[in-house]
Amino acid sequence: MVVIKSWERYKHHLYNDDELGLLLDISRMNFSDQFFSEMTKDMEKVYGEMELLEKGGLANPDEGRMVGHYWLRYPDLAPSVEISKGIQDNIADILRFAEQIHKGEITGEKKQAFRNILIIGIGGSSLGPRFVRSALASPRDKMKSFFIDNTDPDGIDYVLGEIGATLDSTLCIVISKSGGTIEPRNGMLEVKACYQELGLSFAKHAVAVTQVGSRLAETSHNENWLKAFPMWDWVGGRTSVLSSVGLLPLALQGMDIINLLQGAKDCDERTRGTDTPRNPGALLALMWYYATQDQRGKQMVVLPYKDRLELFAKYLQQLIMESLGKEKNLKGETVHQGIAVYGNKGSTDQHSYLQQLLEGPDNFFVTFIEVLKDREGTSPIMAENSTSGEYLQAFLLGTREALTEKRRESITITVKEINAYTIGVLIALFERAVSIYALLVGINAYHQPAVEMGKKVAGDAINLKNKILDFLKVHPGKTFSIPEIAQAIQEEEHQEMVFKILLHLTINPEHGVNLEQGHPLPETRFFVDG
Ligand SMILES: O=P(O)(O)OC[C@H]1O[C@H](O)[C@H](O)[C@@H](O)[C@@H]1O
Repeated sequence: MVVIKSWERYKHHLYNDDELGLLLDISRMNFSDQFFSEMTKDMEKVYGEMELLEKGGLANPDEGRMVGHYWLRYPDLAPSVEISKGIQDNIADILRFAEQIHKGEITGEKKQAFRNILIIGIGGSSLGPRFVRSALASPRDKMKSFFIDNTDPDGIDYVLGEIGATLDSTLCIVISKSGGTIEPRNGMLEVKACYQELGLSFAKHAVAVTQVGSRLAETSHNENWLKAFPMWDWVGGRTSVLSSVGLLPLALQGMDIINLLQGAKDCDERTRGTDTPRNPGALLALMWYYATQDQRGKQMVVLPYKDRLELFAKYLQQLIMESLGKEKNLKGETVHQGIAVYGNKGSTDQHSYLQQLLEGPDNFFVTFIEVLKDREGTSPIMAENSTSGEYLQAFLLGTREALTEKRRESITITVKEINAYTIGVLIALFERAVSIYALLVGINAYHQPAVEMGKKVAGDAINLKNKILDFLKVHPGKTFSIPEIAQAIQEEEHQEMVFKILLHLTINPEHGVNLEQGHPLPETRFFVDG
């Protein structure tokens, strides 16, 4: 297959919007001249369905929920006055709270001003604020931000070590839509213990972002935390960055959340349009559809040539893979849909996996993200009459050409510069593409039924570990093999899991489990100290 590349094709298909500061070039995707006309009927249907979704239809039927992230930046669009007022009040509340924190009107227990924020959350309750923070951070930020997004003890220690003695001037934001996710619950309890060790009240340094009525809401209320900000059931975790989840930490860091929202709102306005060549969200979704139709299984490699956008690939990975990776379509048929997303940043990637992209299997399409403005101010000339930024662009252009030469397809998104507005545009652009693509392939993009499976097995493993401990503790000092333990606790079918749990228990000191090393290793015998 030859990738068609020509100046005429480029001009013909280029989407350009000065106000959004956005260009979208799809000309290096190999779709045929008839592709858009062939898709007209499908797209008409999609536009109708998107209208219903935005009006508050139950677009997430399995969970019986509306899909309202588009209202977050355009509250008047919401289906009820109550919802639109709730969104507006929340933004005002966030701005007021941030101002009070910045002015030192709300302080920690020792009356010192808050200097840091520690965000405790996972998945959609972490990736959005982390991505936007890294895109917009500057030395002028009003607060320094830290993130705990796992239940890894060493990871938690590392972050707490970085915060060090400034824990007393650290505001903890515990974010969990459901309010019951294990990882942030553990992060919160670990951090709480640290405050207690310093003789400080965690509650006087904590705010919650969660749904009304959740376990976290209850805890924050019962313990009298500084404040709780709402999450709504009509906003999914992976599309929550423009709700309290992202807006609160970003406002506290002093970022321009109003322009972030404005960028998303303006992008939504364009991507709501039904004239496909003038709708960048539709163009993007159609390219994904073209690349993956007939289950061609193409992966999306996201290559932003900008350090500040390095986390964008990770952010998009959740947005796209959790939304589109589905076993069943809306009719209940087995379809195994999904687009695998990975990426890092250019030109770094040129020195790692580009080799495979050029010569390995042709099972992907690249999405380049180009930023025209290099930096604030003027750049020095480095070599060959060129600045570092000119080299960065040269690497992007070179890689793009090389891919085309090797008949590998690519999309190029260009933004004029990185600021709150363009980040809002990019977020909204991909959210819309996800919604449209999901409608094209007939799946529910707003639920994640399979994620629950891993959580259930994790719960089973904790129960199994406690059964093992209970058994060993009844026989202190006595050694047991894996089959003996498994049989005694009636878990014969889980011997491998019993073995793995015991290996972990012996390395860590908490439960006093020891071993007599066997050869080979699975013949090891285990005991608790007598
Ligand atoms: O915000 P939470 O309810 O704690 O959820 C955090 C994350 O965990 C879940 O497993 C979901 O798959 C994600 O979509 C979600 O963003």
